[in-house]
Amino acid sequence: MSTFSSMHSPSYSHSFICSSSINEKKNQRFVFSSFPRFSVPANAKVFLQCQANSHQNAVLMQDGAMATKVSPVEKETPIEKLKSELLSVTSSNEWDEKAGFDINENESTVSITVVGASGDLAKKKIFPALFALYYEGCLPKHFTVYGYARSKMTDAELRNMVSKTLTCRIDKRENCGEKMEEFLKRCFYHSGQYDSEENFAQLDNKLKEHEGGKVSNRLFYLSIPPNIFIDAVKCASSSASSGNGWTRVIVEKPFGRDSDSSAALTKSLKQYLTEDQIFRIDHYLGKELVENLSVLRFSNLIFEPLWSRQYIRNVQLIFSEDFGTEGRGGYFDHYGIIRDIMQNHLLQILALFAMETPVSLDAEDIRNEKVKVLRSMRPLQLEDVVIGQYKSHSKGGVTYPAYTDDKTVPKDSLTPTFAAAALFIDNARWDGVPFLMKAGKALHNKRAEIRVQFRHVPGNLYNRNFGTDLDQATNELVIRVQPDEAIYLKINNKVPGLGMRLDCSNLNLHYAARYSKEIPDAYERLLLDAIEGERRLFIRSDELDAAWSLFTPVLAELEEKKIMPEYYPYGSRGPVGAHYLAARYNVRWGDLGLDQSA
Ligand SMILES: NC(=O)C1=CN([C@@H]2O[C@H](COP(=O)(O)OP(=O)(O)OC[C@H]3O[C@@H](n4cnc5c(N)ncnc54)[C@H](OP(=O)(O)O)[C@@H]3O)[C@@H](O)[C@H]2O)C=CC1
Ligand SMILES: O=C1O[C@H](COP(=O)(O)O)[C@@H](O)[C@H](O)[C@H]1O
Repeated sequence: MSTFSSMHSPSYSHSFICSSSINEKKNQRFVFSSFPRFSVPANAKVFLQCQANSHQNAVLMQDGAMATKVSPVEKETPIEKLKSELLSVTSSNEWDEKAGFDINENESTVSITVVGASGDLAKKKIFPALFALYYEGCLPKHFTVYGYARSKMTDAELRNMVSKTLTCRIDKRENCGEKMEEFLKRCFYHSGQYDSEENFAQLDNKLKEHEGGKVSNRLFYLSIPPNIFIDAVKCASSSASSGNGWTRVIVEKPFGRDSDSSAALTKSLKQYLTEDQIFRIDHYLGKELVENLSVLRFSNLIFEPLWSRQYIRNVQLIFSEDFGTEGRGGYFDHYGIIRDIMQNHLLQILALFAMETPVSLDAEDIRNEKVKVLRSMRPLQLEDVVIGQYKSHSKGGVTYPAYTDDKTVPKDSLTPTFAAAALFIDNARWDGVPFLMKAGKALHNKRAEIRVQFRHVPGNLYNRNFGTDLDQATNELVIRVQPDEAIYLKINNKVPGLGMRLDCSNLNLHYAARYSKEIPDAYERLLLDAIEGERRLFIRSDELDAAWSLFTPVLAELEEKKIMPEYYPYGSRGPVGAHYLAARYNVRWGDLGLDQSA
């Protein structure tokens, strides 16, 4: 696959080859940072050659990004024609919100306001991700970061707080200290209430000072509890929206507790924002291996033909954490593991895994396919769910707390900290294939993975070499999202030697061994996408509705019937009921530690 690269040709002052993959956008940015889009001489020609059919119409945009929704561009398009082409597209609103359409980077600014800047997520993820983007040269030339929260803090105190939370992947890199100093100079703080238009208007004045009359693009990241989302959106949109550029809002989950509350949240958000301005974040979509899922499926001939009920016996989506809800018990008790992990992170992965081939890599095309597959799914049934809650456990002289030992959790709470579920997609491709999900807190390890178990080989000549356990010989594809990212395929092979003994081995793409480059944090990718107006990895409202309608009935039933969770010891593998559920569908969980990489 080619990447964007620049070449010099005798007839054109600059010419370009564009990539068939939008995924390489970040590389493109680097390649092109020295070639601002319209800084080439007016009579220069731009040579656009796109190798993938889907991008025949692509044109090179600022920073090397691509726009695909423009009419065909001739191979040798004079720069002036290209320019007017782009202008006509943006002015007709065909291409949303002038995304990435800063004619001259010197004339525009981006202000990123972290609302809830004093909080856990801001410190743990958002500021480190912004710094990593700055370090990598990915933020626009003119940017300002504002922290906004009720806590009283000076700019210096915010900077001090941010510098202490530098736990990102950059912290041991060359010149990190220097870059950090530069970054901190661009960070400011404004203390205000979330429901005060006056306080947001003060923020607006401060932002204007930094923007210095340039086109102002503004991104608000709502890193606050959900009960104050709407107040903050209302005030930000009425008093601190950009007057001449774009305004976008990243909304953190939870997006409601069920179909009704989610619809109400969407309705309220849409009183103040258009759908195009709302970026609902699911940070699992920003994880490297989740992004790679489509590449694996759609760019390898060997997988797509097998990707159906004909060859796949079951699919498992597994999430486990080796710590409890300590410190977040208050939030968690209101939601539980099904809402916290399954309805969003695991379901999003499932949708990407199971969707049909999208028309293109365009955000709307991908999200259309995700909605279709979600709408083909059967709502989850109570008999297809097992719930659990962790209890205290002592090991090696250490006593680990029970979920209900948290002071913010009611002693008689039935909230599940573990759940296993069997879901089904009633379409031609997946009819009858169980999609098993398992998610839990305070388990024996921290892991997120997708396991695809293929069917047994019919009439296998080597059956007797496997003994009675045919499952051992089943091909399995494992996509380990974290930690230690890997994609491996379990195959059967002969043990070398004169005899005929069979073994099961892994064809292993182990990222750390294959690539020396660090994997960016999910929040880096998603923040950058939001700045660039790229919606592919954000959740559209109809996707959200479809996701909630799968889980809402069972969540209501669990609560109404006060279903007791099965208790499991902190640090264990979770309730045994999960195994019975899988066995009902002839499935054995793949994470039992039998394979070499488990
Ligand atoms: N933390 C995490 O790992 C994750 C969090 N999320 C979501 O991100 C958002 C932020 O999470 P997190 O940082 O943990 O949240 P916090 O509880 O840390 O809250 C963030 C900030 O909001 C303000 N705040 C807290 N409670 C209230 C309240 N009742 N009324 C008004 N203001 C309040 C506080 O700032 P101040 O008092 O200074 O105004 C606080 O620092 C939430 O929606 C959460 O669900 C999503 C995924 C993971
Ligand atoms: O959204 C959430 O995700 C985290 C897990 O995220 P990860 O990137 O560390 O795997 C989870 O701990 C939290 O409960 C949930 O709200």
